[in-house]
Amino acid sequence: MTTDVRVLRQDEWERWYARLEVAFGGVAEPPQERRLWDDLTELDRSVGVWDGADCVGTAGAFSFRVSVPGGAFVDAAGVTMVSVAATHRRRGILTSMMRRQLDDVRDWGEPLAVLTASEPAIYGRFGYGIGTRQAYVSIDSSRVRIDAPAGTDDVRLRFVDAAEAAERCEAVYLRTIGTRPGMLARSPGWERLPLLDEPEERNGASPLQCVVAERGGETVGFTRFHNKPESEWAVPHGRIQARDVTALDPAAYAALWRFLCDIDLTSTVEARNRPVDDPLLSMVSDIRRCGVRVRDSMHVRLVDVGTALEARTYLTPVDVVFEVEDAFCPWNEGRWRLSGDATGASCKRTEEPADLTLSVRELGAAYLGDVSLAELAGAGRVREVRQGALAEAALAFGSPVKPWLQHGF
Ligand SMILES: CC(=O)SCCNC(=O)CCNC(=O)[C@H](O)C(C)(C)COP(=O)(O)OP(=O)(O)OC[C@H]1O[C@@H](n2cnc3c(N)ncnc32)[C@H](O)[C@@H]1OP(=O)(O)O
Repeated sequence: MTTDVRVLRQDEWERWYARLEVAFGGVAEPPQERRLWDDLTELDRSVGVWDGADCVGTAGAFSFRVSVPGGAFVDAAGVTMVSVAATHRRRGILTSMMRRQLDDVRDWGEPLAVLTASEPAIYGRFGYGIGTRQAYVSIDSSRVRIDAPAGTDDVRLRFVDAAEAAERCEAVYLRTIGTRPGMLARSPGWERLPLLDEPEERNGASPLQCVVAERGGETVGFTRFHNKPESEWAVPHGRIQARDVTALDPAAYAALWRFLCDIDLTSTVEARNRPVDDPLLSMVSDIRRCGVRVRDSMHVRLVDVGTALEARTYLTPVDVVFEVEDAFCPWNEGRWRLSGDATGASCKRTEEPADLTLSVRELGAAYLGDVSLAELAGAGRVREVRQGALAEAALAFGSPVKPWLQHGF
C-alpha cells in the first residue's frame, strides 16, 4: 500500500472531514457544527493521508496557549480530528501522522502538544500522558442542599438570551482562564463553541438556556444549561444538564448552583465536565448523592522538555536531575537538570547522574500539577535513584488548584 501524507488544502476539506465523520460512526454532523469546525480548521497545520484520490487519514492541530502552574501561557498544538479509514486501520497510518505532526510541532517551536482522546489507550505510545482529569456530577437535587457562603443573597440572577449575552459570558470566561493550569487561551472564533445548540443533539431537552449572575450591575458569572422534562405517573423528575457554570467569586458560584438545584419539576442536575477539585463539592450537603465520577481529560506531550519545564514555576524549591526516555521524540532523551522554585526555573542538559528516571509520558502527566510523580512512582512508572528526590520533585510539581480543561476540541 502506498499512501501520501500531505498538508490539507481548502478544496479537500469536505472529503477530509467526511472521512473523519465516517470514522466516528458515519452520522453527519449538524450544519452549524460542521461550519464551525470548517472555520476553525487550520489548514496549514492539518494533514491528510491519501490512497490515490481517497482520503484515508486525517489529523489537525489548533494553535492554543495553555495555562501552566505559575500563570504563564505556553504555546501548544491542540491535536484534533484524528482518524484512519477502517479499511486501512492498524497499518501504521496513525503512527505516520503522529510522526509528521510532532516533527512539525517541534519546527513550529511549540513546546507542548495536547489532545482529548476518543480512547485513552491510543496516545501513550506517542509520549502523551494524562495531564488533566474531569469530574462528572449527577446531583440528586431533591435531597442535596447548596451551603451558600455570605453574600450569595446579594447576587442577582437573570434569564438572558444565550446569543445576546455571549460577549458578557466570554468576558467572564476570559477572566477565569488564568486561575487554573490546563485552561486554553483561544483564538477568535472559539467563542462560538459553547453556543452550539443543534436541535438534533438535544435528545428531548430544551434549547440552550442562559442565566447571568450580577452584582452591582456587573456580570460576575453565568450558567448555560438545558432542561429535560421527565415524569413518571405524573410525578415530575426533570433533569438539568449544565453545560457550563462559571463565576468570578464563591458567592456568585454558589448562587448559580443553588439556582440550578432549585428549578421546579426537576430532581437531577448533571454536569459532564467539572474540575476534579470543584468547590461545588465543598458546598453540597451530601457528596454521596452527587454521583461523582472521574475520567481522563487532556493528554499532554512535552515536545521540548527543556522549554516546557522552564515555562512553569514550582510550588516548592526543586533541584533534580531527570533521566528521560523518549523513543518517539529522541531529541528529548537523556539527562536534564531542573532547578526552580515559585519564581521561575531553569532546565538544561547535564552529564550529572540521574536522581529520577521516567519517560516523557510521566512528565506530561505530572506537568500541569494533576497526578503526582509519587503516585506514578507507586505505579512503577517513575524510579527514584537518589533518596529524597521523589518527594522533592513530587511536591514541587504540585499545584494549589487542580488543572482543568473547560471544553473539548
Ligand atoms: C485527538 C483525537 O482526535 S482522538 C480521535 C481518534 N480517532 C478515533 O478514535 C476514530 C476511530 N479510530 C481510528 O480512526 C483509528 O483506529 C485510530 C486513529 C485510532 C488508529 O489508527 P491506525 O492507523 O489503525 O493506528 P496505527 O496502525 O498507526 O497503530 C499504532 C499502534 O496503536 C495501536 N492502536 C491503534 N488504535 C488503538 C486503539 N483504539 N486502542 C488501543 N491501541 C490502538 C495499534 O495497535 C498499534 O500498536 P502497535 O504499535 O503496538 O502495533
